[in-house]
Amino acid sequence: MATKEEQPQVLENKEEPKEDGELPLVVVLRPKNFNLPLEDRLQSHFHLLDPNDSPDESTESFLSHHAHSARALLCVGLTPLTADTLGLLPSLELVVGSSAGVEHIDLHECRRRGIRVTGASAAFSEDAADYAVALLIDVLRRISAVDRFVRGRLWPVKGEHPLGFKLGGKRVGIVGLGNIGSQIAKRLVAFGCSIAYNSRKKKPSVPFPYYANVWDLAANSDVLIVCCALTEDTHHIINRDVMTALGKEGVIINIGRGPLVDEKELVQFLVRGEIGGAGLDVFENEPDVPKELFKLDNVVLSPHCAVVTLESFEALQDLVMANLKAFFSNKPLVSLVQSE
Ligand SMILES: O=CC(=O)O
Repeated sequence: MATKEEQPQVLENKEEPKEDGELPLVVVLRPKNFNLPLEDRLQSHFHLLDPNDSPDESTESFLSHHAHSARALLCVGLTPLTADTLGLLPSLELVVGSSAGVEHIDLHECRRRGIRVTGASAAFSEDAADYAVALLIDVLRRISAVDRFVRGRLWPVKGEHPLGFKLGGKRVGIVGLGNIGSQIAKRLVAFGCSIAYNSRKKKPSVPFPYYANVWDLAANSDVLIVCCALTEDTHHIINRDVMTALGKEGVIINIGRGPLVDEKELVQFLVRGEIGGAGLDVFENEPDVPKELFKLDNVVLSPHCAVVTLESFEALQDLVMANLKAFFSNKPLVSLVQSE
């Protein structure tokens, strides 16, 4: 996940809509059939160049013919933004991302070209953190499992529902203490958990114990919550050795990205009972979910929706507008992920 520490300071919208001819150009890259909820707001301030509006032309041809002078691009969702696509946009100076994770954007190429990139983790962090805690409580207290028990008419005649585990007192290791990880820590401290973390660097202002190595963090935790950015360094950061160190009672919650966890290994550990449970909002090959997990009551499965609330989407729209307006009026960007 992106590691911007600040909360967004959304600029007030005091500008009057301008005539289309004068509006700054903004390229929009979005999945086909994905309508932008903020299209009207954007259109009153920017001239949008959207390849999906020219279905007879390829994206490449559209960008080369119409977007040569565009200085800003809005990348919607997880649409890949590759060096080749960036190469079609010689005047580009800003990429506005609309997701917390920005691994789909070629950050190396952006850095090389001096293109600044903004992300959405500031708009999403509270909801993502709530969801991580919800998954953890669900795994420990078996809420989804007992819901199935009730719906299956197994209550009260056909046996006991499974015994859960207490959240308070658990040692929680957070992998990635950015915006989202910090919000998770804040919530779990209130539940009486102890927190430790791993991230690229120790954070001087953070009171929790730091482990430079995820294996050491796992060996000293009951729960691992994975919410770091997906990079070459963090791919499969939760591997077989880390799962072994976490141990038989250990729980893994992943709200980051599927490939942060070696999913094949995780499935084996869960099936063999070598780990206590898992709460998974993300998977290695979405939307495919390993079928072995469907029958495990100590596993909670979720369709990559940790950040999805009405409020977070409203905050995202404000953040996107604020970044674009700041850029075109030479003000500091609101949620910079990477500067030039
Ligand atoms: O997964 C969601 C996001 O990165 O915003």
